[in-house]
Amino acid sequence: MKRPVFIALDFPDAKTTRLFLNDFLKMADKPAIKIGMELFFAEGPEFVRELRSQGFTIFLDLKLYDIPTTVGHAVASIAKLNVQYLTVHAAGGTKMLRQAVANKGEEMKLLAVTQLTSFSEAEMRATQLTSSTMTENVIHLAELAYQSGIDGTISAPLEAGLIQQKTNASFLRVTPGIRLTGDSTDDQMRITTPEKARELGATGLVVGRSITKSNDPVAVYQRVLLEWSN
Ligand SMILES: O=C(O)c1cc(=O)[nH]c(=O)n1[C@@H]1O[C@H](COP(=O)(O)O)[C@@H](O)[C@H]1O
Repeated sequence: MKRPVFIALDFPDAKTTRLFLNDFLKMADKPAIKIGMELFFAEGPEFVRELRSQGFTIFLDLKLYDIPTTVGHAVASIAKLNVQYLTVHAAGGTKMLRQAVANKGEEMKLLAVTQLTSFSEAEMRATQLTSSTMTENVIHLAELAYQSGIDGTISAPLEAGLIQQKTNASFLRVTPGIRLTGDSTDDQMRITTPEKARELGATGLVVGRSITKSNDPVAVYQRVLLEWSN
């Protein structure tokens, strides 16, 4: 999958998720899906295996952040699920990131979360006791991840172009914080449209509520794909 659009399946249980995916299952080109903490903690690895066996490309978004040994062992366990993408926090530092890379196996790509798209610059500064700008901070974490052998970053689209300049063209730049024009921003602070994300240099999108909360998720997904690929 070259420039994936991941649908964030932020649902409480397998039943709701299966119902939502019904129409997508019929598609010849099945969407890539993101399983986050809410669904994974409710249903566990077995449900991941079920969705994997249905042919979905899977991004397991567990945002690992712990001491290097613990993260390394967790990544080794997750690699057995044969998912294609997994998140870790870049802030875990070089040793943790390298340990994750060492244990990920051949197939799985690791994406490092830089600064959450729900953070404004002011909140980031207050929380992390830093005087750096959001851009400086994101670029620093992206470079750390790149130098540690990570496959790509999660950042807001606004930072994707600069990340490309500081890394290389094949370093993945996956961006949540995506909204179609007119959508509610919810808890996101750094958002853009799929089209703008493409112009800014994103290589992949994560889209949740714009699709999952709409009355016609397949139609909205297709609209996202169109804006993204035009
Ligand atoms: O790692 C992520 O996917 C992630 C990182 C980040 O900085 N911001 C962010 O929103 N996400 C995830 O992307 C999805 C965004 O969902 P929506 O805001 O509904 O489109 C959620 O599943 C978040 O967990």
